[in-house]
Amino acid sequence: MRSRYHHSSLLAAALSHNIKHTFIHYLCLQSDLIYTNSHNGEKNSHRRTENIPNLLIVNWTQNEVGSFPPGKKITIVFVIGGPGSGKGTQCSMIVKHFGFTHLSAGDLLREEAKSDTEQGMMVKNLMHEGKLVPSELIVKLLLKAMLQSGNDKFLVDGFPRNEENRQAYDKIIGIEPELVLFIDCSKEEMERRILNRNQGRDDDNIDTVRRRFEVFQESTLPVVQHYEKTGKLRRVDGAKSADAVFEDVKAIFVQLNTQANQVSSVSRAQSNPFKRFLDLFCGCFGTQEATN
Ligand SMILES: Nc1ncnc2c1ncn2[C@@H]1O[C@H](COP(=O)(O)OP(=O)(O)OP(=O)(O)O)[C@@H](O)[C@H]1O
Ligand SMILES: Nc1ccn([C@@H]2O[C@H](COP(=O)(O)O)[C@@H](O)[C@H]2O)c(=O)n1
Repeated sequence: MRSRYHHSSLLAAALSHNIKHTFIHYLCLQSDLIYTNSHNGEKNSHRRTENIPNLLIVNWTQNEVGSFPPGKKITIVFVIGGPGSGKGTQCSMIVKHFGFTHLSAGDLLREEAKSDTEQGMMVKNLMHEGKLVPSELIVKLLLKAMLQSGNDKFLVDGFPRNEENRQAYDKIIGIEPELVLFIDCSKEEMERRILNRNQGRDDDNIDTVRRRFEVFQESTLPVVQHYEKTGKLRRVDGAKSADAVFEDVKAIFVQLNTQANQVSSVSRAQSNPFKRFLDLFCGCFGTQEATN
């Protein structure tokens, strides 16, 4: 059993390491399992007791997961919505038409839950209870999957689920999403869909579904409001048929592609030295628009 002293010594060790490449996070625990993930890959976990504070230190080095090459343009779209709103269904359709890699936070965690480790067990228990898994773990799984895919366009399905997810993502990956697709659907319709899904998911039972709805209401809707304020949110009506929802989704992605093409043609033009010289030359004679 680790003590408070163990946590302080972990913190001290992390601080004496290269601070630039070390992430130290204090997380509120949502289960009674506490785990630490040390920079040398050692994983420890232990049950929470009165001796151990309600905090968790997760300590990773960037080397453990890797990072994107500097200057590489990465496109990220978050896809959020209540349980059963159709996120996975729409993501599969987006992938076929727009060449994104689909990363489902839930699927990555289901894989993690299969591993015969204490971390795997912790993830399995939290998912069974319909609770959220500590954010740093999910962000690390997402980053790993992104790097392994070799793609530069990602649909991140089921993320961010709460403010803590969002902040951990900002700290660790830090690439602003291009937009956030929100699939809006009534609770009654979502419940109907989940209970008819029949994919053998451990959390597709009425008790867990109710808990997942509560989490959505309490933790995910504030994230939706956040992105609404920043102008990134694109809301679609998820109650329609899957094909009809995709018509609305398609329009959003066509617009995203158009914007991306415009940006890349401007940056190509800006990196052309002859064009820059002409712009400067014309600018001197008050005909700045001449080369556009
Ligand atoms: N627009 C739709 N109309 C009717 N059924 C749908 C629609 N979209 C998805 N479904 C069905 O509803 C169920 C849930 O869909 P899906 O798995 O895509 O939801 P999700 O939002 O990814 O769920 P979760 O968050 O629980 O993983 C599936 O059985 C799917 O086939
Ligand atoms: N950001 C996330 C995403 C998911 N979870 C856990 O996984 C469960 C299933 O997620 P789906 O997206 O497949 O519905 C969810 O109920 C959570 O337990 C998470 O913790 N954080």
